[in-house]
Amino acid sequence: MATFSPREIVSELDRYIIGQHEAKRAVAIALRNRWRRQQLPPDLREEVMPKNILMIGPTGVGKTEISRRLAKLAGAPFIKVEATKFTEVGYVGRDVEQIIRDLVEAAIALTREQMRQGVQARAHLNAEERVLDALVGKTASPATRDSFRQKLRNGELDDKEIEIQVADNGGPLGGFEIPGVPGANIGVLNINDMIQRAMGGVRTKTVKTTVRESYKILINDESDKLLDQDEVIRRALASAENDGIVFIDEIDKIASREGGLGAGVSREGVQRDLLPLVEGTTVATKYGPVKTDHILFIASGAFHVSKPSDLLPELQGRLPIRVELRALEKDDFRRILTETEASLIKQYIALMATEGVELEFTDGAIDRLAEIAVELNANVENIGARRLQTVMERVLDDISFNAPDRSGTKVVIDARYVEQHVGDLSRNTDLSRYIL
Ligand SMILES: Nc1ncnc2c1ncn2[C@@H]1O[C@H](COP(=O)(O)OP(=O)(O)OP(=O)(O)O)[C@@H](O)[C@H]1O
Repeated sequence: MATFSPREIVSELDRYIIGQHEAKRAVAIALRNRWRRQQLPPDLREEVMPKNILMIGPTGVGKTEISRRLAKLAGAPFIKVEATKFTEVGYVGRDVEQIIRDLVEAAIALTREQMRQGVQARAHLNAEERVLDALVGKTASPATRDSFRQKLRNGELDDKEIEIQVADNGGPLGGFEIPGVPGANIGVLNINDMIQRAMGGVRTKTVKTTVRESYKILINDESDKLLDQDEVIRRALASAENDGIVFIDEIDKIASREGGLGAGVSREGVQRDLLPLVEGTTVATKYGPVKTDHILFIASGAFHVSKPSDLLPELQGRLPIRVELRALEKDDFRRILTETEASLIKQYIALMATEGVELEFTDGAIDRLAEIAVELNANVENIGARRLQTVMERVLDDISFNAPDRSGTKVVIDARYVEQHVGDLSRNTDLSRYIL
C-alpha cells in the first residue's frame, strides 16, 4: 500500500473533489491508520480495528467520489453497495455476505492487474511470437519470420487482420452459482477445472482481430500464463482483508427500527445482517475464507428523515467517525467545472478537439452554467453535482451533433449561448423535470 501522509492524501483528493474538507480529512486518517497498523508487531496488529466512517450529506456532493478516489490512491479494492438492495423481496439474510465476495472479485482483478505489470516485458515478447505465428505460421523459415518481425516492430502490419487463439474464460462452464446456496459454486468450479484438465488444458477460442488490437489481448493472455494464479489469489485475499474498502450507500434508508413495508426484509433485519460484517466475521468465498475484521466500512446517507441515532446501537458504535458533507453552492459548481482534474469542461474540450473543433468557455458561460445548476437543484430536485452533467449535455447538444461538419472552426460558448440553449428550459420547471 502506498504510504501517503494524511496531508498528502487530502491534497491528492483536492485534485478531484471540491471542498468537503472534513470528509477528506477523516478518510485520510483512516487510510494512514491502516499503514500504521501494518507497522505494528503481529499480536498488537490484530487488535487494532479500523475506525469506520459515517458520511452524512445530501446526494451528489462527493461522498462516493471521495471514497472511490481514496481507494484508487491506495491501490485498495473497493466496492459500493446500496443498503436498500437488501430490503427487497427475494433477499435472504446471508446475501449481505455477497458484498465481501464482490470485494474479493475486485481484489483479484486489481491484484492481477498489478502483477501483470511485473511480467509485462516477458509477456510482450511472447505475444510477439504468437502474432508472428498467426502471420507466417509456425513452420516459416527463420529469415521470413525475422523480416516479418521487423515489419511488425515498425508498425507496418498494425492494421492487418489475423486470427488468434486465446483462453476462453466465459461460456457455459464458467462458474455458475446454485440458487439459494451462496458460495456453492465452489464445487462447480472444481468440476470445471477437472473437465478442463481431462480435456487437456485450458479451453480456447478463436478471435479475429487486427495486429494492433491482438497485442492487448495476447499480452493479457500471456501475462496470465506467466503469473502464478495461486499467488494472485493469495495476495488478493490478503489485500481484501487488509486494504479493502466497502462503501454502503443509503444507510439512512434502513435506519428506522420498525419493520419494513410490504414483504421485503425489514430494515432492522438488514442492519442485523450487516452487523457481523462490520464487527468482524469470516465469510466463505470460492477462493477461500475472508476475515472482515480489518476491512474499512464507509457508510453514507442523507439522513433527512431518520437520524444516525435511529441505527441499531451496535451499528452506531461501529461507525464512530461522523462527518458531514455540505450541500454544494454556486461557487462550488464553478470550481467543479473548471478546477478539477478531468472536469466536465476539460472533457468536452478534449472530445471536440478530436473532431477538429476548438471549444472555448468564457467566464460568463461558466458562471451562468453554475447558476442554472443551482436554480434547477432548488426548483426541481437537488441532485448535487450530477446536475452539471445534464445541463452541460444539453448546452453542448448542438455542437456535439454537428461537430464533424465544423472541423477546423472555433466555437466560443459565452453566457448568451448558455442562456439561449438552457435558459428558458431551466425556468420551465415542468419541462426541466424531463430534460435537465
Ligand atoms: N465536491 C465535489 N467536487 C467535485 N465533483 C463532485 C463533488 N461532489 C460530487 N461530484 C461529482 O458528482 C458526481 C456524483 O457524486 P458522488 O457519487 O460522490 O455522490 P454522493 O455524494 O455519493 O451521492 P449518493 O449518495 O447519491 O451516491 C460524481 O461524478 C462526482 O465527481
